[in-house]
Amino acid sequence: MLRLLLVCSCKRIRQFSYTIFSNPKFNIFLQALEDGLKRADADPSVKAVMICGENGKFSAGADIQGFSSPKRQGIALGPLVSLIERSEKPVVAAIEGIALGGGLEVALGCHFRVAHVQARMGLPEVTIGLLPGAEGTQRLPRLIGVPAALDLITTGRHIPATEALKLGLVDEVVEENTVEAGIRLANKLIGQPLGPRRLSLKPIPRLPNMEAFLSEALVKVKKQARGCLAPELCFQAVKAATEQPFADGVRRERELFNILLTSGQAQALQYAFFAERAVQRWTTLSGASWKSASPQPIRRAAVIGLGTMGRGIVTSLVKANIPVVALEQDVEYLNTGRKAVMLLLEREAMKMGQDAQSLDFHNPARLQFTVDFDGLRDVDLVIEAVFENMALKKEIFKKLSGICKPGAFLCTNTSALNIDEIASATSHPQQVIGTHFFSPAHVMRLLEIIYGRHTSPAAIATAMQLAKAMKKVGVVVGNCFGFVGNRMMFPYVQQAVFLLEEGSRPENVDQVIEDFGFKIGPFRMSDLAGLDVGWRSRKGQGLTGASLPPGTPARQRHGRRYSPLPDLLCEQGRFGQKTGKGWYQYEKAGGRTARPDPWLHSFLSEYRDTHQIKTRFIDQEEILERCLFSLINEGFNILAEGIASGPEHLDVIYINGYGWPKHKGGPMFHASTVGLPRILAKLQKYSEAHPDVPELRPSAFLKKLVAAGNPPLKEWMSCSGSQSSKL
Ligand SMILES: CC(C)(COP(=O)(O)OP(=O)(O)OC[C@H]1O[C@@H](n2cnc3c(N)ncnc32)[C@H](O)[C@@H]1OP(=O)(O)O)[C@@H](O)C(=O)NCCC(=O)NCCSC(=O)C[C@@H](O)CCCCCCCCCCCCC(=O)O
Repeated sequence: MLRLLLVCSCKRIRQFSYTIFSNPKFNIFLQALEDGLKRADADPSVKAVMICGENGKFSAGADIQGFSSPKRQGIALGPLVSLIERSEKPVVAAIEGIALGGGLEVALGCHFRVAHVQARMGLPEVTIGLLPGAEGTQRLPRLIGVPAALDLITTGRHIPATEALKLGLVDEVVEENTVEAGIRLANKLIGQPLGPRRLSLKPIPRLPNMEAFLSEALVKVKKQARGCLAPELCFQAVKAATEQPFADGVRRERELFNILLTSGQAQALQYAFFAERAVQRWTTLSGASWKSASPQPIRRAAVIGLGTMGRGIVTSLVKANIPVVALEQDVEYLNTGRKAVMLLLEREAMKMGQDAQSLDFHNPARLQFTVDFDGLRDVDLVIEAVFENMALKKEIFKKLSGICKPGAFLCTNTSALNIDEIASATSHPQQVIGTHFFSPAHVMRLLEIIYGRHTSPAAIATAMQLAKAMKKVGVVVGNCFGFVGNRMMFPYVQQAVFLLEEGSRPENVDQVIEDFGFKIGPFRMSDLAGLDVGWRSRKGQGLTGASLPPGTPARQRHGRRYSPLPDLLCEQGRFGQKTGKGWYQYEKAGGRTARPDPWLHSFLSEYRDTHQIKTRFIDQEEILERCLFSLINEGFNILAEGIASGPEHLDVIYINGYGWPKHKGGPMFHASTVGLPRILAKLQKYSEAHPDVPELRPSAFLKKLVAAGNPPLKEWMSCSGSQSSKL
């Protein structure tokens, strides 16, 4: 909520409170602000005006919900910002907490800006598919120059007050009461000329090589955007500021804003914004929920296993200021792990600059390494991150059960294994919970939190709290093989491999998926992760290797289609990047640049000849639909079984853990935009063509939704009715 303070000559303050962005819905009551400004102008006893927030917050900008409302109206914030700027009396913005989006644009209309040292500012519109639409793209470059303005507007990043001061975005940063500091400043300014403080009148600070700078910046923006429209249109709006007078630039800003507003991408990104917040309000099938469960404090945590995942998890905990005990099975592994963790933390400290002191990771009270399970006696939470092997995990949990205090939470970092079976090895299964981190664990935002049959609500609430402390997004899901993320990934990867059998090449499939907006296609991903990981798992499941019964048909398992292609590559020692060869070839073992491999092309031809598969041309539409619709289909099964409590959960998981393009809102949101009847019809078609692939058979829940008239996504779960749970 913004307030207007009118500062009088006698230095007494008459205070009027006008709401322009009301909490909690951020509706804009522009009229009140306009009236207040006019009143201030007309009243000779008012010498200056100050705009500030309430409850320690300046403003989070316009109501995002309003942009997708059917009753959406043009929000006349820009003209109001101009009105502020034209005021004959000095207007000061006193910024506490946050000044984001339209909130910062209001501050840019003011003649002076004072900010509290802990305040954060930014123009995050790009992250919700828009651009700053209240003249911010025209004022900001005039104030802080084109390079800094482009950076803030095209990335949407929030900056601290100290950085804002360096950039010249604010005039003063204070540690004491910001409103009082603002009033002091306003009093000093009374009578001073305001012309130089009106940003719309200022010329754009010139660069010696503006044209070259802009072309390079555009290339960078496009590369990072990967198909998302908003960053490029933000760029175009700032470019207009460098080429046109202020009023024309504002017209261009409005045109571009409208293109974005109606682009579909803005709706997807705004959906993703609210979905991320919706998943914080978790529920379970048995009725436990965030409302009644209390998280327990984690004063000290332990991590077992310092492989790739364990190292990243330790780093995340240290960064979250949680003291950690890191445990390995022997001194040799411990020393290797310690070195790797220290390297990661040094790198993180470099990135953090001055704030790095708070990590204090050389202090044994903050980070301790041990091979002795006794060191885990007093920890509040343990995260086991050993090899993906049920017997080993159960052995560790049995040990933990005897050593840790009864209230300690026991988390397992598994990507697929049964949480209940792991919990059965302990005497307090209510404390056991799955925490599925994504690699690299100190970078990836997703934490899939899996509750088992006995997991207590307090354990779920604590894991969610831990995710927040580690600046991750926690998503609570039920227990099934692969949970949500990997379970949906399986049919997608399976289709990708079947497409190779039928005539595609890895680079064709990857290109289609990457053009859709994924960071990386399934084959490049598989080479990066290592083909041996899946091979080991398939051998464990008896799908390949020595335990396969003699006489098993090469391309069939349990009556379903199976492709031995990935197994055959592994048998040739082609494990992906680590061996320099996989679905692609690399410059060397450990190389990163994937090149199409003629060897693989002939290998695929020979394979098709051996199995009498007629090579056919497969178009982009079929590649995309078979990969994505099979993944989405599994999503509907997951929803029907109650493994996730809503489609938002699946979308948040896919955006934050699997590289799904955020501007396409996640797989289930995408399904809703494609239309469920179309998805159903396509699945039916592909399923008829491939009757031995159950993953292409349309989910009963998808059929039900289509029969119910293709309701909007937010109504899907009310149609799920009494679908039985497999939990
Ligand atoms: C603010 C935050 C940093 C706070 O983070 P924190 O972690 O503390 O809390 P939460 O994120 O959980 O948030 C709490 C709660 O609040 C909700 N919320 C927060 N911000 C908003 C918001 N801006 N709108 C709506 N709701 C908001 C959040 O959902 C939570 O709710 P819950 O129910 O879950 O508890 C963080 O929240 C944050 O980063 N917020 C977003 C900030 C942001 O993106 N701001 C920019 C908004 S867009 C904007 O300001 C646009 C401006 O440029 C003005 C544009 C003017 C347009 C004029 C154009 C003219 C042409 C129009 C033509 C129309 C034609 C037609 O009619 O069709």
